[in-house]
Amino acid sequence: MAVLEVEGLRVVRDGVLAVDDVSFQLAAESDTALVGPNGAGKSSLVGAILGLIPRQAGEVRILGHRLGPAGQLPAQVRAQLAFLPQALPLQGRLPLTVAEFVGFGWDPPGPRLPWSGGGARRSAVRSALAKTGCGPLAGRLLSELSGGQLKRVLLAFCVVRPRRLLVLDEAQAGLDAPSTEQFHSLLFDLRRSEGWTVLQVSHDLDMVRRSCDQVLCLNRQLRCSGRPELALSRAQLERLYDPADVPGPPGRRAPQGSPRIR
Ligand SMILES: Nc1ncnc2c1ncn2[C@@H]1O[C@H](COP(=O)(O)OP(=O)(O)OP(=O)(O)O)[C@@H](O)[C@H]1O
Repeated sequence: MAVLEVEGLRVVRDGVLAVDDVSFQLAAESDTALVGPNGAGKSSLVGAILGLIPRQAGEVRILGHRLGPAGQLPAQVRAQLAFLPQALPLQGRLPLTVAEFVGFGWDPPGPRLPWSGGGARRSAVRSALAKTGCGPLAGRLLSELSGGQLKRVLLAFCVVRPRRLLVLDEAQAGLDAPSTEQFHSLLFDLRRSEGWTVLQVSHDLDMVRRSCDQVLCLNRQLRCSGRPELALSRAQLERLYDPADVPGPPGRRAPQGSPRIR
């Protein structure tokens, strides 16, 4: 069974058709990159898949369960998802230590007795911090972390209990080259050891070529998909990032910020 199935997805934001009739599936334990120019609808697609943004048409099934119109999923399915956004806006606003924050990742969705699972929770947090090299950060406040440390802590949050689907929206944004490399190598290792299925929005085509199994090329519609060596061929990229190729109603802004095509 596919971990994620998307069929005929359509998302309109502020009157702009952001995602148009997109269909694809993610096989278990695959690593898929979602690429495309700025404004191509990548974050809108990911937001709709997670039920964070309403969809106007289409079906999303996660682990065989249909996502409700307002993003509803059974709690046991939600418990198996994790999302790493570009930034964590709460970082400087919550006086939480790293260990306390990672503990929230262990808590199952729904009400829970405050004293239940204490020992198991503590040991899961310790193990998650160790797996991600965050042990020395356990007592630090989130607000004291550098961008690279915070990204590792977010991976600890994901790995603190078993999950099936991990969605990342430019999770490496703002990191320098060595930190980006470290983040991706940790993600790659954890994906293998934890059996995660990964969907990651990225502008880093070199990383996508090196580590992903499948690529979805989006410019409002799915323009092509397949293994990186085919989907990221020079000809496909020139079509995907062609500034003249701006689908949609008049007034839709032209995508910009194309990566260097090699
Ligand atoms: N919060 C919002 N409200 C209304 N429209 C939005 C919002 N966010 C994005 N849009 C519009 O939706 C369309 C798709 O944007 P989206 O952010 O999904 O693209 P993207 O491919 O993720 O871009 P980027 O690579 O720049 O992050 C764009 O036309 C954008 O202006």
